[in-house]
Amino acid sequence: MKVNTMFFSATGTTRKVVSRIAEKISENLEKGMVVKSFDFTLPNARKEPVSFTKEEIVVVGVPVIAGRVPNVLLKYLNSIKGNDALAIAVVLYGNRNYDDALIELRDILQLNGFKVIAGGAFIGEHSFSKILAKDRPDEKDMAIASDFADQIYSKITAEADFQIVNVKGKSPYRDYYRPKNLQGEPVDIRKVTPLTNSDCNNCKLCVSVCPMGSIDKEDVSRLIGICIKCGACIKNCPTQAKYYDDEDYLRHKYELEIEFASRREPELFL
Ligand SMILES: Cc1cc2nc3c(=O)[nH]c(=O)nc-3n(C[C@H](O)[C@H](O)[C@H](O)COP(=O)(O)O)c2cc1C
Repeated sequence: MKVNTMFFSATGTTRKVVSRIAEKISENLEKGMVVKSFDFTLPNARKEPVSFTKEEIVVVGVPVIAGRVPNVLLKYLNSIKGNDALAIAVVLYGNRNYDDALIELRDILQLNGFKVIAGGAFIGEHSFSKILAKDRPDEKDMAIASDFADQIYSKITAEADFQIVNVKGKSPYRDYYRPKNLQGEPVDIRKVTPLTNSDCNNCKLCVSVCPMGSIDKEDVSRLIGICIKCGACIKNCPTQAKYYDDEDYLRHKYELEIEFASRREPELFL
């Protein structure tokens, strides 16, 4: 069997976990076998149609956005053809909660012709923060990812007929999680966009890492598309020139950092 990864990963945490799982499964199957990667973080990659065969295993990962699969990815995810390939559904979340993201990803994959045999929810440094789940996935998380891969390998070699894996989450899925203001009323931060300070040296790295292709190449302080607040431009900027000043966004970030500070651990489903 051939092993593949498919992932969207604006700040690299999803890529890290998905790659480890796939590499370890592949190593167990056959030493030296190369894992094929489909990184669909950038807009151009989401223009390519992708399909698999029943001789393939695909480790598919997305970050959790508002407790769900990022809605900007739904169209693309629904265009992938499983053709009975085995799939492992993986979500990365920033230590708040993954709510219904894992069950939603599992269902999307199953509906598109994959046999979803395992699922995992892992923790990654929160896109909004440099302190919430800082530097995760860490060594302990990566060791859990390796063990998870070993268990998946055992399942693949022991079973011939696969049932869809049970994972945590509610169906029908709950609504997208919404931050609240000081008065406890839900706020909409979807329209919030990053600003650029005078430390910007116009290197244009932000243009090349924006998963929505939304930063204007001619004027990097201008947005020409939507911002999903994925953190790619903020965390990759070599001069820390990108930032948010929206009051509701900053309050939400602060609240997350305080309220969800205690460490959560990965959850695995097989
Ligand atoms: C708009 C947005 C909403 C998010 N919502 C959640 C959430 O509901 N729960 C959570 O724990 N983390 C949430 N996160 C954090 C990411 O899921 C987390 O940081 C993930 O590790 C990022 O993956 P990446 O490094 O592959 O981009 C959110 C991030 C963004 C950008």
